[in-house]
Amino acid sequence: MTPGIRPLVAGNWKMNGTEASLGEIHGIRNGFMSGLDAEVDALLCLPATLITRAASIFSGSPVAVGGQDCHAKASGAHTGDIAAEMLHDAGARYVIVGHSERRTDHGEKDSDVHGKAEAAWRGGLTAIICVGETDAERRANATPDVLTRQIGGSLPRAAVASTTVIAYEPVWAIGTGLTPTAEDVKRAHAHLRAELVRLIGEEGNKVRILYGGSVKPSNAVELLGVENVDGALVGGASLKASDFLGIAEAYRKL
Ligand SMILES: O=C[C@H](O)COP(=O)(O)O
Repeated sequence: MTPGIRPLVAGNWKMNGTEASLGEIHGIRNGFMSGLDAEVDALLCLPATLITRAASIFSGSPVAVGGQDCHAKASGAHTGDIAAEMLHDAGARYVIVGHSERRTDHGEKDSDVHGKAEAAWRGGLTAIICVGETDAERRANATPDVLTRQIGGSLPRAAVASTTVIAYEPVWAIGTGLTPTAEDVKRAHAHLRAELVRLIGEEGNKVRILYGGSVKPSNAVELLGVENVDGALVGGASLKASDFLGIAEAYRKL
């Protein structure tokens, strides 16, 4: 946690969810309507097919909706892509950019992520910029260098805290059940905080830095209580309302 920064618990459904999953979205809405919103901001980043329906379910609730990627351009001949403006039109207010699965599956580079973050702002969205080292990089003790390179290349210098979130996601911790130690998370987030301040000045002290990678209700208190951890980006455990709410409930104990 960071004094003065309101935490954000964000879910990322990745390529999961159909009409049959709308019950979980209702469950998340009801959970946050029953007082959890006093502790934490909430967000669900959904496949594009569910954004409009989820925005309607979350209407009047404290839960925001986000997309999982956007194109750098506002429109054009880009089959299969989606613009930030289109996500906003569908009801999204956030978008994830540079998730490691996009970097791996689609060869996205830091310069691409930089363009997508600017596109997010142009479209009226908050950009969640993802960074994180692979297992090989961790074993080579290269984590600080990787984070410096990724944030330096991905973060536009015009970033402001109201529309920028950083997510630290060690690639080896995503979907594996493995997590770094609290001490490792503390070191990585302190490094990212220092880089943010170096890159954008005092504003960097106000930007939320989320931790992502195998966050569950059982480890949420330990991970979310770490200095400079301002929330979570949750994959698998966000698919079930009870698990996602269980993670957010950690803030009642911190
Ligand atoms: O965006 C979310 C992350 O990739 C974490 O996924 P996970 O919670 O399934 O490990």
